[in-house]
Amino acid sequence: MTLKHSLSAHDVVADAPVIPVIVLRETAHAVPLAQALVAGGIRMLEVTLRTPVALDCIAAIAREVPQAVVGAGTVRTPADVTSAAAAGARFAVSPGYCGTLGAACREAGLPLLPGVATASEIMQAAHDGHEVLKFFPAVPAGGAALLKAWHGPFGDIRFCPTGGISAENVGQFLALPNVACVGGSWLVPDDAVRAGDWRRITELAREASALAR
Ligand SMILES: O=C(O)C(=O)C[C@H](O)[C@H](O)COP(=O)(O)O
Repeated sequence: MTLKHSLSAHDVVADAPVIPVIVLRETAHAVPLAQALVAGGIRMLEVTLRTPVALDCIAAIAREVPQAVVGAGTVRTPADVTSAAAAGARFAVSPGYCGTLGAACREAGLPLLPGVATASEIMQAAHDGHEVLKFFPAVPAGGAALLKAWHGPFGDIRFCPTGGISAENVGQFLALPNVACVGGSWLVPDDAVRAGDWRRITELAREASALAR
């Protein structure tokens, strides 16, 4: 798929079956990790704003890995949106949703995957124009059974379930008609990142990008 200059939330979830949820503790890891994921066929990358170096990592990937599309995860406030956009993030993912966050993303021109876990949160996000939502934390909150139940009343909404998804259970999520893709940290194991084992990460990305949906 050729990516347009301006992305939509639909583009973010359509690119690959899995969006890797990335936690980086060293800026030097950002570029080789992004290159390893791209080599395995995964280029939509969510770097969580959970560590002090996260913004520097986003900036490094945006600058040095043009084949990747880097987004910011754990976006919780309008200030997070502003700093993520300034660092070069092309999309945002939040664990939950409020209208202020949606407005800040619109203003910054960043597509948002807002986190939801209840019917009321889906209705709030949909009311504000969001049709592609992150379902978080997917497994603890009800997993595939909850997604099936939502498909009736919210048949027009597409989800990116995230939280507790692994190579073992990913298939049951990708098989659902209202799942566009999933998010997960399993293809970026902490020990592999610390050891600089980029080959292992490319292999995990290759397996993830080959999953059927
Ligand atoms: O930081 C965020 O914004 C989050 O929402 C949390 C992440 O999406 C999950 O921690 C990923 O879940 P695992 O794949 O089970 O590790």
